[in-house]
Amino acid sequence: MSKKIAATPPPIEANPRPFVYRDRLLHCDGADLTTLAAEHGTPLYVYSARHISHRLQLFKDAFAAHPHTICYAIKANSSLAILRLLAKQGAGFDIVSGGELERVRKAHKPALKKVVFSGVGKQTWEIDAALDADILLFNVESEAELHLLAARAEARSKVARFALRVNPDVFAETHPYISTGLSEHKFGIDIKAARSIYRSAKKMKWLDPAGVSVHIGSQIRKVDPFAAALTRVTSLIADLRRDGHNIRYIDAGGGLGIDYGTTAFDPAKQVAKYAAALTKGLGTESAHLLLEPGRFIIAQAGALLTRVLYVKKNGTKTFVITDAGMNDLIRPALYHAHHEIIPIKEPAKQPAGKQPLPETGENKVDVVGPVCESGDFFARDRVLPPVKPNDLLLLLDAGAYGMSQTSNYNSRPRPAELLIDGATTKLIRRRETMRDLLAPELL
Ligand SMILES: Cc1ncc(COP(=O)(O)O)c(C=O)c1O
Ligand SMILES: N[C@@H](CCCC[NH3+])C(=O)O
Repeated sequence: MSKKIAATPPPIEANPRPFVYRDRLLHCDGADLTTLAAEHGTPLYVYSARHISHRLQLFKDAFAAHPHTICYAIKANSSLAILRLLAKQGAGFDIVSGGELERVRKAHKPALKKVVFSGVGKQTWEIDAALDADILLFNVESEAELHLLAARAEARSKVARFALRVNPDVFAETHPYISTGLSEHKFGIDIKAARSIYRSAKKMKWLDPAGVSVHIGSQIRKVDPFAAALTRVTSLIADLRRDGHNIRYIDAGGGLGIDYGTTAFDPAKQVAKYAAALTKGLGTESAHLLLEPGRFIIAQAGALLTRVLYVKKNGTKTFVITDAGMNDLIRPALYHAHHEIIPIKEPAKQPAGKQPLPETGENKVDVVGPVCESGDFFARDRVLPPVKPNDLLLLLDAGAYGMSQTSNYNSRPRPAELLIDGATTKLIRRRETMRDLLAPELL
């Protein structure tokens, strides 16, 4: 289902997000969000195709000097329409499950050739499916997995290209739940042990040691840890090449962060800094570079639209209760993540020195969902303009790890997703119904 939009959006460089006020109402690339909420209901995810493509292009431009493939990390947002959009612009994919492999197959089959497969717990059927699909590279995370890969490749008389995902023991400043590059983390293989594992892999006929991979975590804003990790990887690659391995790929992983706040953020500068750091880490070692960005591509292109159900006071607190809950966007509950929340109607400018807040009556509010947990919040003690029931709010930067981390907790149906693509609005996923909710149960 798609619909034409009349208005033209402002130039993309003006705002790292596609959401702007026009005639005092919020728009996404020319589409008015009030109308979209009325037509499609809330909660509703809205994405801008233009902004997604723009971010991919920024990555391509920043790495133009290196032979590279951008393998978008599907886990950030696995909507088929978004995968198709990226694949048509040349992207490959980083997958972590058989399910994500099937998504690539369904979205754009030729892109299977540009798939890298990461993850510490690959199962036999997933390895088999990836071998049959002839993916580009297995990022192997343990010796046991390497042996399983060798056995499955042999059973199919098929060569498996692999990279060991090494754990470089590099600290990346981010939330502890999404930091992955320290030796205490479950990810990868100790970089010191890698050389001897490559040596033994050389004896296995159906394995092709084609690369080395690393991924140190997510939402990393400073680029030095990326350079440090890659320096360790390239020193290993020099050793491996001396040992006679034909290493053609360096997979530098993903993890480049964005600004979830309101400080000036220039994505082009950020990715250029990132590219410079990786180039520094590469030194004189060259190989085809694989990059696995997720959040940087999709986070700011998307937002979650929700309607206020109730405003109430408990003690000194004022609660704004929305129709979206932690099952629709879990990042604040899980990581205490900050998402800007803006009203769909542009707040009237308050006269200096006055604070008329008739609806909420308080400057600071907690924005919470309907789920039966106190952890079900989107913001605590947040200063918001006056808010009343039926108002619409937009939770910004929810394009990454938003929809892909939704659940049916409290038996709540998952929201719909809209893609604003040029002059059209496309419903890319319909809202779940009660029938969808009950479908898998065998009674
Ligand atoms: C192996 C791997 N690659 C890529 C990514 C994407 O990370 P981000 O969305 O931070 O770019 C992740 C998630 O952290 C990951 O685990
Ligand atoms: N889910 C996390 C990112 C996880 C990255 C996965 N490797 C977030 O919302 O920030």
